[in-house]
Amino acid sequence: MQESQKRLGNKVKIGPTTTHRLGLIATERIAKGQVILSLPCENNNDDTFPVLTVMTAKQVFQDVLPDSFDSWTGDAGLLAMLLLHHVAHDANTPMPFRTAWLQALPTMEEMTHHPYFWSEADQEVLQMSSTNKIYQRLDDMEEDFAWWKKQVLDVNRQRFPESVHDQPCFSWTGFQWAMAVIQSRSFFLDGALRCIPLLDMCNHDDAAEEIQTASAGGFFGSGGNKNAQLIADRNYEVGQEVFCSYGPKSAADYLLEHGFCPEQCWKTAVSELTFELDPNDRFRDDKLDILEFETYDQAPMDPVQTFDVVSSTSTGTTQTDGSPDPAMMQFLRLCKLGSTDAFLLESIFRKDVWGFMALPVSESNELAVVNTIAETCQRALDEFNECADDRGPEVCKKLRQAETWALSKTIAFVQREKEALDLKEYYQERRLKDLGLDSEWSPEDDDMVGDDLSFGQTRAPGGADYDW
Ligand SMILES: C[S@@+](CC[C@H](N)C(=O)[O-])C[C@H]1O[C@@H](n2cnc3c(N)ncnc32)[C@H](O)[C@@H]1O
Repeated sequence: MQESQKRLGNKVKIGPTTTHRLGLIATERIAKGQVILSLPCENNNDDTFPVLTVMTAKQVFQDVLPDSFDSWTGDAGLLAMLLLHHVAHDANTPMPFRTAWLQALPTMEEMTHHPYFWSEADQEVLQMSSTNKIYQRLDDMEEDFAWWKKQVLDVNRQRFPESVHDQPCFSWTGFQWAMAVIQSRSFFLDGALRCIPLLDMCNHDDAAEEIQTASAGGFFGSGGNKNAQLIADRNYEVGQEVFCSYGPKSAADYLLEHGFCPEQCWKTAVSELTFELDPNDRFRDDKLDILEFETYDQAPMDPVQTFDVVSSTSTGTTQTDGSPDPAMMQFLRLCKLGSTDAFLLESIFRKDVWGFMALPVSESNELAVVNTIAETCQRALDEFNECADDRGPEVCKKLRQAETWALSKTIAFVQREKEALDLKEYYQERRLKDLGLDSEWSPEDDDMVGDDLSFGQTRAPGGADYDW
């Protein structure tokens, strides 16, 4: 690893830290704003620098994955399988950098702080302490692994060994390890998840800079390629640990992905609400059609959607009101659209209906929306209350408290909204305004009797054949 490090620049080396296991240590004075590391986002051509990307994973597994391959664990699952491929085969390949990097990764025993390796009892407490569900993640992993096992791994155990040097590899435990490794040390860069050796050794500090992308230059530079860069957020002296920030994530995401929660993430309480388009909705097909094809430039939307509800925990800020995500309101207005508002699902509105949902549709629709939000928040709160305070790891209690805050603020917000529903402007009113028909009508209004009207005819409100 040392030789490769020299080529990559000498500002840092990998070394033991007091933060967590290994980290990056300054080997020279680094000034604030300087580029500490600049590494390729993709594999270089001679294949010595093993950046783990989805593209590489698809190449490595192209003979065993169908074109239609889709999975619950998504990009992280593919990178995990690619990591296991390196574990299984790179020991036999003379690529010292890869071997050294693989050897520097945490072993299963060093990952016991990660929730995937908690006891079942502690996992159960975590499940009850957050709306971001660990069981969902474990189920997704189990389902994907079952598919890989049956379709790919068991078919060729020579290529996909269950263990290597007595360490689990292409087995369920090996996959769990690889998922935890990938999720805890990959960055979403240039539109994709990437695990970049060396950069993946950088520990988190709230004050530090997030890893950024920049046009490639220097050692790996070539036309159009991107590099991942670590920029110094402060001056570093020789021997000091340098840091990056893993970015703004909820406490639950930090715990489930990185196995720890930095201080910063407690300053904003985040909880998740999941809603589903009612399977028995009589307008379900129309609504599915809108979600799939008519959400403008957004990707097709699933009938099940999860949204964050967010509230600052520090007093004196303006963000403490728990106001819901506009995208959540838009989705829910569509889900609840019915009775006298159902005309908006007519085909003539098909191109516009998603846009209409960005604003209140009718008082009854808005009431259904705020009631649904309040009920969903309350259900989550009831589940938290079932968990005794002294059960499980301390971080679970902190999670329950933070999410309770976010959910309670949201309930308070929608309660206020509910009391002011009659003050909102709804679709019909907006439409009348657009058409200039919102003023009081009186027969004396000269301009209501146009030249093209015959004697005794007027354009009374409601009498026109407008395209509603
Ligand atoms: C990208 S790796 C960093 C290298 C890691 N220290 C190692 O030895 O492999 C990320 C993992 O390091 C740990 N970590 C990073 N920053 C931390 C911090 N500020 N406090 C506690 N653990 C941290 C977490 O376990 C996290 O999942």
